[in-house]
Amino acid sequence: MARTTEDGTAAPAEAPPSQATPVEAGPGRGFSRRRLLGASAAGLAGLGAAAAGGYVVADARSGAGAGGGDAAAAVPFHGAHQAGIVTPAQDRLHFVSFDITTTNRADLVDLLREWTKAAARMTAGEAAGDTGAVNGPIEAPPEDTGEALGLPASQLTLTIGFGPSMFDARFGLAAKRPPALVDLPAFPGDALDEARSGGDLAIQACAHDPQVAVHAVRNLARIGFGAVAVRWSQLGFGRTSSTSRDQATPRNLFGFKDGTRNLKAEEKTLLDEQLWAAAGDGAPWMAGGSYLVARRMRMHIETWDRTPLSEQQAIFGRFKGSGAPTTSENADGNEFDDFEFDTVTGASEPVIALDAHTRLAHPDFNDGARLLRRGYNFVDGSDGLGRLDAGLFFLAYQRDPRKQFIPIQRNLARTDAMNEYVKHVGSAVFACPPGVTKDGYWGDTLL
Ligand SMILES: C=CC1=C(C)c2cc3[nH]c(cc4nc(cc5[nH]c(cc1n2)c(C)c5CCC(=O)O)C(CCC(=O)O)=C4C)c(C)c3C=C
Ligand SMILES: [Fe+2]
Repeated sequence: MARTTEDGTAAPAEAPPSQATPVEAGPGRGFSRRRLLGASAAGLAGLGAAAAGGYVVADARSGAGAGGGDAAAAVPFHGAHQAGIVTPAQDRLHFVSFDITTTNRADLVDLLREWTKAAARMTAGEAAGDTGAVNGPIEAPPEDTGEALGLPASQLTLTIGFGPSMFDARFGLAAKRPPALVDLPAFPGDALDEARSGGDLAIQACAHDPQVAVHAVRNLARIGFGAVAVRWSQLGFGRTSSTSRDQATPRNLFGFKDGTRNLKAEEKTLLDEQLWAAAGDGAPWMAGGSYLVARRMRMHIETWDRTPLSEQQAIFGRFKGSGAPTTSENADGNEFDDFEFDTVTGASEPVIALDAHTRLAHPDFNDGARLLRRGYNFVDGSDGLGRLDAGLFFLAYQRDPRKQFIPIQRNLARTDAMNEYVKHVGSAVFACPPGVTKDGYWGDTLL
């Protein structure tokens, strides 16, 4: 990794030569992470060895190099939809939910403008502010915290969402609350912790490098000081879904392929039907946006690990190795085979059990409802009782939670065989506005 000295030049340290190319700080612009990347990328062209050695984030299991493109590259920030929804899911997550502490609408608009500028810069691989970490006045706190100096954009995406509580009396937004932005109902078995739930605003930071995602959230929180306070946050270390057909299907902490039948970026007609809010949906400012449900789901992995393979497979109606439905010809079948829910065993029992997770979540049993899942594995240490505090941070985007997440979760909460092994401990819902134009800011269609 290249580092910079106080005058903004890269110090070689233990970095490979390609990453150590000195980069000058431009007049008035300070240190640019992107320019360093440009120099590094040129060096890398002749340095297959560095990549082969794994210096560039190149996890074969992640989106990078397996359909996610160049793991170091930048994802465009501006566009019709926010990045970070259908963008091929990166391998790392830092999700943060904020309470708004100001009651002044103008302050909120200022914050969103400032955040948008910083987000556009950081997703391009640049420092959060113009003068960066080391080129501002020595008497002032730097405009960037510095831990991403020398790191490439790493496909960082930053996606903002507004919680139901933002539409209370404080900012005069009540009349603009989208009908689809409902408070989620209580589901049987919920064990929600208020301290890990809700929030006025949320930011999803995804990247192929955890340091880049954490850096982005940290800088947005720093910029928001005095206007917002972090309510809760969650780190995720391995994507549990593919959002593009080019990506290999990853595995969750139960060891199963997850995301096989996810909505994918290439399914444009389905995305318009199931993912993107439309002007006629009751909140014209949300057209091109989407609704995000976040659930922190603790997984009792120690109990799971003592469960026979046959039972594990019955819970998902899929073979653990290949991910194929258990109605496929054999265990080495294709994960993309269709389920045959009517197939019965010799004893006239359905092969895909009536309480199998995939049957209960399937569109055939949910009025055609689909989700774009974008969750991550987490392990947050242990719980003091000899168990890992591990699970899945479930993230699902959709056009209308009333027709999608809520009915599906009602189905699952009632009879899902997986319930014995999971507990919902955190919950939140957010309206994620459409993408930002070059002159616009996050939420400008609302505010
Ligand atoms: C309310 C929605 C869902 C929650 C909550 C949920 C939690 C959850 N799921 C798994 C593991 C798997 N889920 C799979 C498929 C699947 N899950 C949901 C919805 C929720 N899951 C849907 C809509 C689907 C797709 C159904 C279909 O169309 O067939 C699978 C199978 C592979 C796949 O298709 O993705 C697995 C495995 C866990 C571990 C979990 C919470 C801890
Ligand atoms: Fe699922």
